[in-house]
Amino acid sequence: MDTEWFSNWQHVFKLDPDKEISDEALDQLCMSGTDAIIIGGSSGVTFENTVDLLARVRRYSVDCALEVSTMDGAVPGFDGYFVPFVLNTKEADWLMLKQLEGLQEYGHFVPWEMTSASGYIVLNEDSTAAKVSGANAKLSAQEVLPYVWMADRLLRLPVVYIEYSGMYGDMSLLARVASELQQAHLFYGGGIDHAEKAANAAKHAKTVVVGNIVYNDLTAALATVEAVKQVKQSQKA
Ligand SMILES: CC(C)=CCC/C(C)=C/CC/C(C)=C/CC/C(C)=C/CC/C(C)=C/CC/C(C)=C/CC/C(C)=C/COP(=O)(O)OP(=O)(O)O
Ligand SMILES: O=P(O)(O)OC[C@@H](O)CO
Ligand SMILES: [Mg+2]
Repeated sequence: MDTEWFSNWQHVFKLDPDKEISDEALDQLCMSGTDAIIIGGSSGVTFENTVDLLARVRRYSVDCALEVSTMDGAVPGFDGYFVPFVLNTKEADWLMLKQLEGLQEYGHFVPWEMTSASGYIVLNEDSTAAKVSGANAKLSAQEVLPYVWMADRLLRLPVVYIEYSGMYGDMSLLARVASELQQAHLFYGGGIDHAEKAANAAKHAKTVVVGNIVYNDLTAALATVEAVKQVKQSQKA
């Protein structure tokens, strides 16, 4: 049963503290009807740029969560926290050790009831996330499934995140992953730069994450909100 603090999120914008965004653009994103803003990035994330972006998003009532990806970027005051675990890496650092170091430092301050592990399966080998974490992103659908079973059924992680950061993913693979999940909440992110791509991802993922397009084409980014909402509405009917 999916009853986590983020369970009803259908669409989110992911904003990178290392990238500039104007007040006008931020206003449109926060007022767009999206369910949440996730603040996160895989490089250049610091305490200062994270606090700064949080303070700006806090002018609005939209939920704001932090995806913790650096020790420096662990900032209090968010509505919730995601801690990523890269499942398809052989590097123990990104699988578990960085997170352990984080807990050694901040464990006593973590608001556990609104902090969740996300099991990342990184599938774009050219993405910063893949390079940083040494992910083995060249996986066929058949090769992805054991990671999904491990995350969902053995480890019972609350989130499985199919991550194609920077590239639109294989929707048939996403559909297969969705059909295999028994309890985890499925996030999809990567390469959504058009409403139609968002709608197709929303057919399978519980939550669709829209990232980089926010910085390149704000109008296209904003159009993804309604596209996702329409698919979710039609799935209810
Ligand atoms: C003090 C307080 C209240 C703390 C609460 C916060 C909290 C829960 C702290 C716990 C401590 C802790 C566990 C810290 C974790 C520290 C850590 C370093 C974890 C490792 C995370 C990880 C596996 C990172 C690898 C890269 C990755 C998967 C990042 C996820 C985000 C992502 C994919 C962003 C997209 O990247 P982007 O930069 O946009 O990429 P492009 O350039 O391609 O666009
Ligand atoms: O930036 P994009 O490609 O939209 O990806 C979104 C998100 O999944 C990144 O972690
Ligand atoms: Mg990005």
